[in-house]
Amino acid sequence: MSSILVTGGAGYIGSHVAHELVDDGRQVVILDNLSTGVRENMPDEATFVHGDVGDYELVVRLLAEHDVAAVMHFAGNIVVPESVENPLKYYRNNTAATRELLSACVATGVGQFVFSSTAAVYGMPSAEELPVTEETPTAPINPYGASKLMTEWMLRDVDHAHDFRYVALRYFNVAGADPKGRTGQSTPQATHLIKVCSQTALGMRDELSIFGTDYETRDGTCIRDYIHVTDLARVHILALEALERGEESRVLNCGYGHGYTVREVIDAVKRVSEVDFDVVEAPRRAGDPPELIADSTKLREQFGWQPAHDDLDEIVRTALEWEEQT
Ligand SMILES: NC(=O)c1ccc[n+]([C@@H]2O[C@H](COP(=O)([O-])OP(=O)(O)OC[C@H]3O[C@@H](n4cnc5c(N)ncnc54)[C@H](O)[C@@H]3O)[C@@H](O)[C@H]2O)c1
Ligand SMILES: O=c1ccn([C@@H]2O[C@H](COP(=O)(O)OP(=O)(O)O[C@H]3O[C@H](CO)[C@@H](O)[C@H](O)[C@H]3O)[C@@H](O)[C@H]2O)c(=O)[nH]1
Repeated sequence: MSSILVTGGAGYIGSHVAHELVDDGRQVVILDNLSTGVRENMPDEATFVHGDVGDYELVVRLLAEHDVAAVMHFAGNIVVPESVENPLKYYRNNTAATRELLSACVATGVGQFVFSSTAAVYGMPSAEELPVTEETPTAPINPYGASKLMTEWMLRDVDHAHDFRYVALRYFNVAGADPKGRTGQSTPQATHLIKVCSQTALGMRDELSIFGTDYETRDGTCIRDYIHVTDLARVHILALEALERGEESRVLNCGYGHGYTVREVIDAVKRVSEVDFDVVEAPRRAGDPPELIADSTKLREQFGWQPAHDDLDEIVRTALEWEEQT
């Protein structure tokens, strides 16, 4: 039986997809350098290889030894402010390392690839551009977004030149945890709002800062399209199946198409946790667009995707449950 290579499978989203693939009866090989990933979050059934996606020789060997038919590429660095301070880390680990991985795929004839892209490729869309479609101009405003957009360009060009097809998934704000409690967001210094709120509700942080209360939104705070990680994991299975059917390459937004303000998220975490934690109003965080909402029509129409967890309280509940058990 051929296998699926999941890079970054010890990380937050990759581990959810790895569990989903195993549930689906797939043979899974995980390549992860454990820089932010957690060993325990991977499914026991997967083969784990401790290594780097930028290690061309290792990846070539791995693709051949495990008869890899498709790659799902999650590995990378994801902290936007860090990318501003240390851009070359992001161009190396996101862009250059992916170049090596793609090179290994071309050398071994692995022609199916699912890539974790991001809404950060859109930068600061104007109010008229919302919700953003895949045709909204890409204009990243930080090295993180640029490093991912450059990878999308590599994928496009490799598709043109070789027997290679891909699905690039532009995730919006991923949140929540596996409802079965097998994995969740484990990065200790995570900056994501729902993770930070959950930790504050559970007394692991003293207070929560709202970054900016003077945006032109319904309550002055930023609006984001939060997608439950389990719904996102399902998209990856659908993408893989499309590639297996021989369908063409594509880029797809992954979000629900509606959003919540920071204050609405805080209210949900207080409601679900029944803890009235301290909140302070802080200045705007550099580089935050006021509103980011996905137009996910293509995803729904092309893959028949139907979210099963489109509910803020459920997202928050699973995030809290994960935080409590770790
Ligand atoms: N979390 C989000 O909201 C979000 C939003 C948009 C896009 N994404 C993208 O999704 C992907 C996964 O993000 P995540 O939230 O699961 O992050 P994460 O940090 O939890 O997972 C990344 C994983 O990749 C591994 N890794 C990093 N560099 C590696 C390398 N060179 N070789 C091998 N392994 C390496 C890490 O150890 C970790 O296990 C990333 O590519 C990210 O850009 C995430
Ligand atoms: O302690 C906090 C943390 C966040 N926020 C705000 O909450 C919103 C969401 O922030 P965050 O959870 O950090 O997500 P984003 O900055 O929107 O970025 C996420 O979503 C992007 C896609 O939209 C991904 O590319 C990034 O990797 C991922 O971090 C923003 O308005 C933040 O200013 C706060 O007010 N206080």
